[in-house]
Amino acid sequence: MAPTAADLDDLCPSGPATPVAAGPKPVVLVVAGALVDIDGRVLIAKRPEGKKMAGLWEFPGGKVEPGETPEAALVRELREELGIDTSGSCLAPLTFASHEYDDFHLLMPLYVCRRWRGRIAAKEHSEIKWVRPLQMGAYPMPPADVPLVSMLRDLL
Ligand SMILES: Nc1nc2c([nH]c(=O)n2[C@H]2C[C@H](O)[C@@H](COP(=O)(O)OP(=O)(O)OP(=O)(O)O)O2)c(=O)[nH]1
Repeated sequence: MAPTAADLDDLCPSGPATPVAAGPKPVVLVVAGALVDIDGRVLIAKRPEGKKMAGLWEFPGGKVEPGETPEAALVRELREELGIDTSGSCLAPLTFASHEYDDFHLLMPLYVCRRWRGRIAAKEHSEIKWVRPLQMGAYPMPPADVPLVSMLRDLL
């Protein structure tokens, strides 16, 4: 059944809750990759002790450096974090997160990657896991990632 106007008001309220201007917070561009295996499972990685949001599960990726394209940044991050090689042409844009944290506004495109070379190893995370999108709810993730998981379920 199509949502009613009242449903939409609940989902997407008008009013001051959603800032239009970024305000004093910097917008930080972070790229993330959903690696998908032949069984349709997605790789998630646990943030290590000592980092913000330690213990939460995330998609591999990281900040885009000045002068880098998002795709080049993700190819670099996948090499550094997982020890695999891929190329920009193997990265398909899927969706993005736009999320207000206390000290910055995160803008995070999420790419799907189904082809890479090399053996995956956790080089910077404390653990990695292959999980089906339907089971991802069992793994606590940063708040920015929560809507991405629903989109992965719908789109993969
Ligand atoms: N890679 C990745 N980062 C995420 C996800 N969700 C999410 O909120 N983030 C946040 C966590 C970090 O604040 C930022 C990623 O930057 P980073 O990988 O350089 O993180 P970091 O904590 O090591 O960086 P730093 O601020 O300590 O330099 O984006 C996600 O799914 N994957």
